[in-house]
Amino acid sequence: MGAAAVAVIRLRNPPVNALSLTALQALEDGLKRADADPSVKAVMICGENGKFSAGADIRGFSSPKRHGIALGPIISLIEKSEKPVVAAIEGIALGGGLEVALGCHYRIAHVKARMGLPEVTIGLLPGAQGTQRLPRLIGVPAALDIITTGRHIPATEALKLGLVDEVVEENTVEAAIRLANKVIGQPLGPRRLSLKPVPKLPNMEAFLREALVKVKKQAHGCLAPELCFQAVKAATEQTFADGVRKEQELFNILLTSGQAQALQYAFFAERAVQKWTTPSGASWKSASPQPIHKAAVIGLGTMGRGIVTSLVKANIPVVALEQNLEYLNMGRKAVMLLLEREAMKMEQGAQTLRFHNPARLQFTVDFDVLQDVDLVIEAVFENMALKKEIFQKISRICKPGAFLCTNTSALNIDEIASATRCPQQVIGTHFFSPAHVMRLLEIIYGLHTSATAIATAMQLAKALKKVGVVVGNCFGFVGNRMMFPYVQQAVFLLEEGSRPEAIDQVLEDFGFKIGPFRMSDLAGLDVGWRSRKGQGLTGASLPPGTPARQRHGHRYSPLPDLLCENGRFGQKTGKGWYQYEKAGGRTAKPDPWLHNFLAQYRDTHHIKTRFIDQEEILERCLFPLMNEGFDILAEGIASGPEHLDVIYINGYGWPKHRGGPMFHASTIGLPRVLAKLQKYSEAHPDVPGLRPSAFLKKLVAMGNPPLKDWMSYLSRQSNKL
Ligand SMILES: CCCCCCCCCCCCC[C@H](O)CC(=O)SCCNC(=O)CCNC(=O)[C@H](O)C(C)(C)COP(=O)(O)OP(=O)(O)OC[C@H]1O[C@@H](n2cnc3c(N)ncnc32)[C@H](O)[C@@H]1OP(=O)(O)O
Ligand SMILES: NC(=O)c1ccc[n+]([C@@H]2O[C@H](COP(=O)([O-])OP(=O)(O)OC[C@H]3O[C@@H](n4cnc5c(N)ncnc54)[C@H](O)[C@@H]3O)[C@@H](O)[C@H]2O)c1
Repeated sequence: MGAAAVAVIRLRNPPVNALSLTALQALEDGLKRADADPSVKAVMICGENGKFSAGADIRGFSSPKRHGIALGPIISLIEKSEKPVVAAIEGIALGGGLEVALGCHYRIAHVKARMGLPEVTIGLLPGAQGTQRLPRLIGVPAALDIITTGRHIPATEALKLGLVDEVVEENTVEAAIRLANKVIGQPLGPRRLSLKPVPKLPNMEAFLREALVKVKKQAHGCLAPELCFQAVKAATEQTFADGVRKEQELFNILLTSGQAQALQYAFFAERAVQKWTTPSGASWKSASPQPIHKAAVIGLGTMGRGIVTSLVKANIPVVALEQNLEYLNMGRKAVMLLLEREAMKMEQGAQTLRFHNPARLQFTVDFDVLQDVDLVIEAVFENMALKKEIFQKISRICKPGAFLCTNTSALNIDEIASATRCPQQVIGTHFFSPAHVMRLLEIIYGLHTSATAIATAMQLAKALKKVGVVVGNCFGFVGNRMMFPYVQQAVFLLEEGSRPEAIDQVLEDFGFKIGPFRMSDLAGLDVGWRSRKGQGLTGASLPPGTPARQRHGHRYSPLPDLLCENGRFGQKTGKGWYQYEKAGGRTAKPDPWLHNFLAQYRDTHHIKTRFIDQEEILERCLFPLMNEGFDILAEGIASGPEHLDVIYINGYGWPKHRGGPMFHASTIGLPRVLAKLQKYSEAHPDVPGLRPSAFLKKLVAMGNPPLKDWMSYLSRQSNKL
């Protein structure tokens, strides 16, 4: 039989062949034409441009036209075909794309292809019969893992699991056509997954019970993983048709849940921030990144060692520099340990060799070694004088054109740049701890930072598999600036009668991975203490007679300072807002000492203790954080609310299924946020963070516009000025 007997259906919807309404219609038409044409003996489905399909068009889920549009019936049509249908999987087959492939009778994949059902990551479940076909093909444990995590499976793993029939290194489409020709006339019954039973497990009930516990634990309040589980469970208990009905029912619950909307917003927000712009007109469109062949990290403390690890993992040669041999040896040991652990996590043990290649990772105390690096990341103590000294030195030593980055958490980028001869090369690259794990890289441009420096930092983020977010220069930048009022309110709530464990619980129930007090114990209370001493808010430089609970006419809580004065730095000392089993311990237990201490403190300062309910805790902590966000937007520090949301999801453990603080504000409704801030501000007039932002007030006055329109109200305002 010649190749002409095989009809080719090519999914075409650039850039990722998402299944839009038009694409679905074309697929259905193609199938029907092939079925009706007697000269066609087999069908091959592939994707345009080396990509099978990224699944359903995610934008379509929020379209009012979505009702009644289904992919499942088209997949049933594929499976029922009396002519063999072969899927040629190149690039990606994700979500609905993989479900199409599961409807085919044979699947052949390129060795570099990736497959998966990532619907869970956008708040959904595979809604085109995937939850019923996959367990029939590869068994319940593997299917459950793929569906509840959404992870991408490389082709080689897919072959081992039996997800694909063949993996090829050559032209996949040609191989699929060959296979289609070969199987013409062979019985298709055994190839129809809907007719197969779900493979039995000796202990299915116990397995499912344990799996549910695990899924719930990892979900942190996100609905989709548990509903994915329920759909797969239905496959083990019901017929294919009933399972599909259950899948539809669960899919519709998720589709109309606010969580799916939030997660899909987060998906597009992460992509939107890649298209950065600055108020001066620099943008991703015109700026080109410079290649980074070699980098350096100065300071191998908590952050430096993680940054070195991240660079090594990205295969970028690194010079790691410390102030003296003692610190260098400590830093070297720590980096080696991190690399060892990372190598163990990776599949190929050979990675270890690469990590240990001395030509690619050099430890030194000699600044002259920095002469030939393309980029330096400074991660020394948070001290302006020290940072300026280092920047002056490196701008002399490094070659012209080298990028000089600082990992400062809050300090002024322009002041640091002023110590150099090349302020256009200076940029903030704010990593988050642990730097080799956390996905966020806040990229801060100063007054003189060049567009090339921004583009290069963004490119670096990508190489490190991080999300870069470009923001302007102000104290604390975006993330930490929004965090200050949040943490401040948490401490004020303690003064007023609450406890660390109560506040943490409310915020963890909201979905934060860790509440503010557990977080503070983890990061070390001494870090903030040092910063407050530096700002003259506490310590020896505080003018005598300063009221204990007031600074510059505003409310101030000395509680964190008092804890530090008592040697309670958090986990590192075994005591902080909680007690730990030992110094360096990780299990936080409520501490009666602290409860007594709080009671005495309230007595001393004549604070009447009151019961504070969950609603107040949540609103007092979250609304000032959002409020600061509105000020940040109004000042032009970030170019849109998506930036703030991406920062909070990837750097501060904000629950992704709530879309980020600004998205959350929009779902609560800005009038309600404003009214509550007004109420709390009236009760606490000495707390500036509770005073509603002028921009928030303006948006409310303009009728609470949708988040995507917020920035237009600012540009109109500035145009008028
Ligand atoms: C009224 C019309 C209705 C239409 C809907 C009809 C379908 C109805 C069927 C319902 C039944 C359910 C079917 C199924 O179970 C549900 C799904 O399939 S949900 C989708 C699942 N797939 C995904 O989650 C994949 C998401 N994409 C990715 O992970 C990545 O984009 C990628 C594919 C791995 C590629 O990564 P990169 O190379 O890094 O590129 P980018 O990420 O920058 O993406 C490039 C560009 O493409 C856009 N894009 C990617 N995937 C989709 C998608 N599925 N839908 C729409 N757009 C997508 C992405 O946003 C980028 O564009 P930009 O934002 O930069 O403009
Ligand atoms: N720790 C965090 O969670 C965190 C998060 C984000 C950003 N940051 C910022 O990162 C920077 C580093 O913080 P850290 O927590 O890693 O500090 P750290 O105290 O753990 O480490 C700082 C390191 O810098 C070294 N150093 C000091 N002077 C030096 C010099 N002249 N030359 C070379 N090395 C020198 C020190 O020996 C030390 O090892 C700070 O600016 C901090 O604000 C910290």
